[in-house]
Amino acid sequence: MFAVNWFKKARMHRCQFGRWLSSSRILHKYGTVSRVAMSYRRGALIVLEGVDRAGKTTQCKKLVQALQESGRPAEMMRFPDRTTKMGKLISAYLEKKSNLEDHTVHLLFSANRWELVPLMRQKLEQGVTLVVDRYAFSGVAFTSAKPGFSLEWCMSPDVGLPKPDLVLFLQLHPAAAEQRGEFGAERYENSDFQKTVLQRFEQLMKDPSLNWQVIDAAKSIEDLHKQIKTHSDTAITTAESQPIGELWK
Ligand SMILES: Nc1ncnc2c1ncn2[C@@H]1O[C@H](COP(=O)(O)OP(=O)(O)OP(=O)(O)O)[C@@H](O)[C@H]1O
Ligand SMILES: Cc1cn([C@H]2C[C@H](O)[C@@H](COP(=O)(O)O)O2)c(=O)[nH]c1=O
Repeated sequence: MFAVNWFKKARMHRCQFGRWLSSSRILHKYGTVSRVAMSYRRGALIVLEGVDRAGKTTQCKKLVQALQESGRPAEMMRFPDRTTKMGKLISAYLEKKSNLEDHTVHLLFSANRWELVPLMRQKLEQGVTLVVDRYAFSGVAFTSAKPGFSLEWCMSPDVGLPKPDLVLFLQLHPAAAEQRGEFGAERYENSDFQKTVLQRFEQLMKDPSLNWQVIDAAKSIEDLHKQIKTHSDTAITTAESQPIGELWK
């Protein structure tokens, strides 16, 4: 009985040690519990999307905190990740400190995701749920809002990225977003451009191969959090028994 509980605990914590157990001699000795320890469970990839100032960062932080408090390993990531070499080029562009040709900056945003894929996969496989503030959908929505860019062209560099198990779209009218803190400082923060971005997001949301959930971002921070937590708990449970998918493949 002690051994059974101990193995169950190892599985619950989804640590790397659980992986080691599945191939170790211990399991051969305790044959009856081997199936418990061998059913290794991955973390979920949860993405929050929306126009600028929709409340994504606020909700990502709250979700990670709530998951951690409930005993689930969870970490936050954000794109662009402005800390890498590529991220620094992107950040200077967004802050209007430098100019980049539109195709070039689109590919840089995508490369900034690809450079973090090995780390993302490692975390997911270790059982860590990743809560991601923007992903390839922002990449496509923002670039395709510029003249002369098709959705298809914009999607192509991100084909094959780890596929999110859940995409939470925080829906907010750009006029309402504009009223929120510090709107207007960065390159894309103007209401007309954001309206086109919203239309592009709406086109992307028609894709039935992804688990899109639309959330009314005009609600209070706490109300939004409750809804987001419920969707996330379901997605985490579903993802546990599935392999990591590939985006747009
Ligand atoms: N539900 C909400 N109701 C009212 N204000 C909110 C809500 N959620 C966030 N805010 C406020 O709106 C501002 C933007 O929030 P936040 O940084 O979370 O948005 P964001 O979508 O991550 O923005 P960006 O895309 O520009 O980085 C902040 O001042 C935040 O406190
Ligand atoms: C990931 C990604 C983002 N963008 C745009 C969207 C925003 O205007 C900024 C990032 O701002 P944040 O406050 O750091 O979220 O960049 C984009 O154009 N392409 C992308 O791939």
